[in-house]
Amino acid sequence: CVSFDVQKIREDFPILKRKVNGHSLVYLDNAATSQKPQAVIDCMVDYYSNYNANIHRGVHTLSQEATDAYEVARKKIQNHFGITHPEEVIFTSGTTHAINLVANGFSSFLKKGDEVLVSAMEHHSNIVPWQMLCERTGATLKVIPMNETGELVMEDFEKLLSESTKLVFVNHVSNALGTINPIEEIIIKAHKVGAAVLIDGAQSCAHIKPNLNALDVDFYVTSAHKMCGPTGVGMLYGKKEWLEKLPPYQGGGEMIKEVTFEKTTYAGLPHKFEAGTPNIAGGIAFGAAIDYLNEIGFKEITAYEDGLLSYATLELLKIEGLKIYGTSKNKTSVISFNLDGIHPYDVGTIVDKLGIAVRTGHHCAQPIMDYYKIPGTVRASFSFYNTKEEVDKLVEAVKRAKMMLS
Ligand SMILES: Cc1ncc(COP(=O)(O)O)c(CN[C@@H]2CONC2=O)c1O
Repeated sequence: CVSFDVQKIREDFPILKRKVNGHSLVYLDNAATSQKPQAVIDCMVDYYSNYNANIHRGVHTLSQEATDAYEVARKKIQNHFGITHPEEVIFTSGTTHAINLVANGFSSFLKKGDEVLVSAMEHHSNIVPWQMLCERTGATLKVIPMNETGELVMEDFEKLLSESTKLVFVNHVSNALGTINPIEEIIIKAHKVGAAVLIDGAQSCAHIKPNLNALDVDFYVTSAHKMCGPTGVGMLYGKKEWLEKLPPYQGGGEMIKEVTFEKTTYAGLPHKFEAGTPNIAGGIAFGAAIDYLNEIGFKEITAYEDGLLSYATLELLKIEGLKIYGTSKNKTSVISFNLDGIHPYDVGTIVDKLGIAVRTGHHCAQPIMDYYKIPGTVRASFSFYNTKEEVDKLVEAVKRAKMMLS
């Protein structure tokens, strides 16, 4: 896109000037965490330099300024995701925390005979908490299968749905394959049998701007660090009627109305789920990251990343013996691949010598690796600040790894 000047955008990311092993850094591990623009870094420095204070209960000026900034960030998150009420935005430490909060909350709702559906392509953070829930309640975990392309088998999803289905949880985008799942269809069909739906948006939110109200989803979770924000902060969106039903996840300060040794009453939303001193700087900087991405524009980001994905796919497939896992037409800029007969770890180690950062392994999605019967993959994940020249460097490095390791 003409309006998309990637060289100008790269100037916003100080880390991209780094050298690694004597080469310019080529950062292609964005699915693990994204890099941070100066505006986000400055936002955190500004907070700690000029108005650091604890929030919500202070009467002094600094505390008021910090509280206002934190609640402005909550409103930015609300507006960005098309959420109706600010109290439906719960600050968490990230996606994993958010999912555990909801899974814990359902402990009092599920019983033996109830069923929960998980997709075959989930991150461990969206599998293990639900297994723990089933162990606690006697509910049964069922798996929506995937196919060779790395897409969910929707016919099987429909067959798995029944009156016993109480919960469905699926990622919006697979962090290992890049597949964008048909969450609109999943939500509609799950609601038809009365099941609630949690969508794991950790991998999608850097590339897609979902409207959660329009989606009619019950819960949507994400982390700031994968969308140019800091680590240690994320969000749980929950429909108000659900959040009012769920019991608190952690007890402590902030989440109470009144404490006596006889009985404690809890605060209303969102504070019922926000016990203790939060990551104040991180929450404010999450808002700054949202501003930054919206200034560039998600249409521009998606179009540019789709271009990089197509180019990288084409160029990598020219390498004989290279197989890509996750070949859906509907995917974001993540490419998982292997070289025939070569362990992904060895490929990752060699390309790192050339300054190229990719992730190797199971990407916390071991069931996907089991499906393909592989130990793991090399995963290159692109962001809007990567370039075609960087793709070329990756391709050359993979060719060199193949030569050295074959
Ligand atoms: C789809 C998905 N769900 C949940 C998580 C967990 O998020 P937090 O770690 O922020 O709680 C991740 C993290 N993605 C991992 C992080 O490292 N590499 C990845 O692909 C993810 O990609």
